[in-house]
Amino acid sequence: MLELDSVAAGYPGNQVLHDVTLSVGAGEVVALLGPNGAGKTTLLRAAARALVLRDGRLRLDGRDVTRSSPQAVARAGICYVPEGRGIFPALTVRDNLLLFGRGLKGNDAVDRAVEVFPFITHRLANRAGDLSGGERQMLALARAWLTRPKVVLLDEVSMGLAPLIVDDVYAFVRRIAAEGIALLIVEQYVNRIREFADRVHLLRGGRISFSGTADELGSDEEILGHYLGATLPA
Ligand SMILES: Nc1ncnc2c1ncn2[C@@H]1O[C@H](COP(=O)(O)OP(=O)(O)OP(=O)(O)O)[C@@H](O)[C@H]1O
Repeated sequence: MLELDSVAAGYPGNQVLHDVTLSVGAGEVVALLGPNGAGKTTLLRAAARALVLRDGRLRLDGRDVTRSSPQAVARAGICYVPEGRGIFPALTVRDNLLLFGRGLKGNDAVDRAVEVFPFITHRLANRAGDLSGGERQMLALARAWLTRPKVVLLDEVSMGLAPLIVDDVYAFVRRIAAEGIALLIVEQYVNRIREFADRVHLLRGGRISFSGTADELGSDEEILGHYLGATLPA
């Protein structure tokens, strides 16, 4: 489904990603883990083509989209939900849904969102910026799903949310994965990764330093060792 092949990307004067190769299949949840500044957000932005790739290839369903515009990549089915959630705070919840659900008829966008997150029905007239952090995350997920994506890129999906809300968020992640959507998720909570991710990549200094299943990640001490770039003594 989504493939990054030897990708190099970054910002003017700061190449962040080096030779990053990974793939996410239909219905698969792949987690990205790594210390602050490792390049996790940059990797998601490269996968959404929000950054120009300096080297390497980006493919969706085998089609090369390395040089496609971010809009074309979004239309092709790659949906990026940034850490700030990517919604319009000054617009009402209803208008956010209608905006992202363009192409859906009448109230279909609202109905689909309410079906997955029932609380939305009571918040339609509220400004999105007035929602709680958890509600904003759910609105962002609902609007991502409205676009009928093939791939969803989620940054820091559970950051700052209460554990019960994170449960709801991950129940939704599981649901859309079961529908065949490919998910690439930046997540700091290793326990959530163990619970939900089919595969994990650990980024350090813009390079992948570990790839494997959540079980293969090992103990928390071993993960810390990956973070520090050293094997800790037993
Ligand atoms: N817009 C930007 N312009 C220039 N450099 C940037 C920009 N955004 C990020 N960087 C730099 O790129 C590097 C990787 O940042 P990135 O946000 O991808 O890391 P991260 O792993 O997501 O970190 P965090 O866990 O703190 O969000 C850092 O050195 C950061 O300072």
